[in-house]
Amino acid sequence: MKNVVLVGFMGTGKTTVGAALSEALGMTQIDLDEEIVRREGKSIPALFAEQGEAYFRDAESKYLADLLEQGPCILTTGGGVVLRPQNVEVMVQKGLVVALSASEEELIKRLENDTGRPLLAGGVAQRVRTLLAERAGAYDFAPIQIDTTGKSLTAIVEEIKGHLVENEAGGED
Ligand SMILES: Nc1ncnc2c1ncn2[C@@H]1O[C@H](COP(=O)(O)OP(=O)(O)OP(=O)(O)O)[C@@H](O)[C@H]1O
Ligand SMILES: O=C(O)C1=C[C@@H](O)[C@@H](O)[C@H](O)C1
Ligand SMILES: [Mg+2]
Repeated sequence: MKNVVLVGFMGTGKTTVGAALSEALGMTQIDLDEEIVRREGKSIPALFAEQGEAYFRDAESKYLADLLEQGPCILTTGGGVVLRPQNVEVMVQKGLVVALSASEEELIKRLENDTGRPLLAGGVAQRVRTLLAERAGAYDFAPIQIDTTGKSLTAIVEEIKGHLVENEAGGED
C-alpha cells in the first residue's frame, strides 16, 4: 500500500475530501496543517504572526517528510506545500499524488468567510485571484487531476477511487 497525497490550492477541498476518502478506503488520514498545529502547539495564524511564514514552511517540509516516511496514509497537505521543490520531490517519491482544483469563482465562494488562512487576510477574493495567478501550474506535476467544481463529496471520492484502482494504490500490495 502506498501513501495517497492530496495537493491543491486553498479551498479545493483536500482536508474535506481526504476525510471522506479515508472512510471509503479504510486508510488513516493525516492532515499536514493539523499536524503542524498539534506539534507546534499554535494555530496557523499564530505561527505566521509570531514565527513568520519561513518558520511555518520549514516545519511543513520537516513534518511532510516524516509523515511520508511513516506511511501508508492519506496525507492531506496545505495549499502552499508545492512552493518548495524538495517537497514536490518527496511527495512524488513516497506517494501517489492527487491534485484537486476548483474554479476561481467557486474557491472564492468556499473561502469568503474564512479567517484561519493568513495568506487570505485583507480581502479573500483579491488574495485568491493573486495567489492563483502566482501559483499557476504549481499543482500540474500530480499524475491525477480532479476538478471539484460543482461536484459532491461522494462524486469526488468515487472519481479518485477509480484513479487509485488504475494506479494500484490505496489497496493491498
Ligand atoms: N466539493 C465541494 N463542494 C462544496 N464545498 C466544498 C467542497 N469541498 C470542500 N468544500 C468546502 O470548502 C471549504 C474548504 O475546504 P477544505 O478546508 O477541505 O480545503 P483545503 O483544500 O483543505 O484548504 P487548505 O489548503 O487551506 O487546507 C470548506 O468549507 C469545505 O466544506
Ligand atoms: O496555500 C497556502 O500557502 C496555505 C494553505 C493552508 O492550507 C495553510 O497551510 C496555510 O494557511 C498556507
Ligand atoms: Mg486543508
